[in-house]
Amino acid sequence: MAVSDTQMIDAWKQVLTLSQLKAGDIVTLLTSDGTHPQTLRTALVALGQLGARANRLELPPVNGEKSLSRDPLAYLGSTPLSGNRAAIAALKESDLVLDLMTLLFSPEQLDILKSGTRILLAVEPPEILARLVPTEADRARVNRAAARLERAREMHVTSAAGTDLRCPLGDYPVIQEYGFVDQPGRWDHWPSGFVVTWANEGQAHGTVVLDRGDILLPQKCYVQTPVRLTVRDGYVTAIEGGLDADLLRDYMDAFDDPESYALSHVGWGLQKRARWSTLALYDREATIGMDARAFEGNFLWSTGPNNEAGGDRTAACHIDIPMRGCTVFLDGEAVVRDGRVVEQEADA
Ligand SMILES: O=c1ccc(O)c[nH]1
Repeated sequence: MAVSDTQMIDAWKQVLTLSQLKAGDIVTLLTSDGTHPQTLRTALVALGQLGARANRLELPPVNGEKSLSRDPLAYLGSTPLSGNRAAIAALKESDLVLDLMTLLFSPEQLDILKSGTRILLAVEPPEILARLVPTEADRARVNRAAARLERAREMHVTSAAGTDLRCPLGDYPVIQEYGFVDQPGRWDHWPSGFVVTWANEGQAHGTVVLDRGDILLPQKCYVQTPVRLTVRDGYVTAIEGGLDADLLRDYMDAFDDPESYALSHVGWGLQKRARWSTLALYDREATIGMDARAFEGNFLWSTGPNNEAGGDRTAACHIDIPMRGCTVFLDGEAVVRDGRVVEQEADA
């Protein structure tokens, strides 16, 4: 059910305060056709009450005629900012950008962040935003996991269904997603609660077997029958199985881009308040599936772009694949065992 404007204004004030918003800060709200009116309306009230100076930049949607889905994460790389000097200048001059339309994985976003601007993505429906309002404890937990991942030189993932994937690490940074932007130049996504990094280019290898209940995004489906993906030299070279495999292959083949099959980010979920089962309760187009990406103990891996991590691959096709019941080893030490996070000392 819906949340009240009062609840959403309080949620925005918590996120903006955690994001170190100060009175007088210049904040630009990036909006487009898909922006949720209650999210926008309550953000403006919260910003006003916190003494910020709020601008609104409305941009037309793009890629609708190319994408096979209306999900804003289904077709990446080019955004309404591409080549839009005036819009980019406004965002670079802002202290904080509230992205209510989805810039994720866009080259322009990285350029804007380099100017010190903070960008917070928030496109889930208000009731999900309100349920998963970030906390300082979320940040601390993600931060501890990130420190562990930064030290790792290999991620090895296994599962009872047959997954056995090795990802040499170290060439790419670790990205922490805890739901607010408390540092200059930081991007984050509200809601979230997970860590990701990228395998060293061309080095990931092994097999991933999706089992019943594992999730495909943007398909927003729970896999019903096993899907076996072979990974060689950092690319998915085979997708075998039944109908789920055929549907995934058909979707990816439509982009006609070999870079679609590259491995993208790998990591795991840490958000106790996100649920694996939520996706079953939403219409496909009503959510982008952040509960699925963030639920505690998932192994979240993906295919396609690496420009978020400083790479030059802006593949339009991006598949996020949160899996249950995996064990994630970092240099031989389990950080997730059979789908449950191995508590680090301060997590208890
Ligand atoms: O927040 C996000 C959302 C999608 C994604 O692929 C990564 N992080």
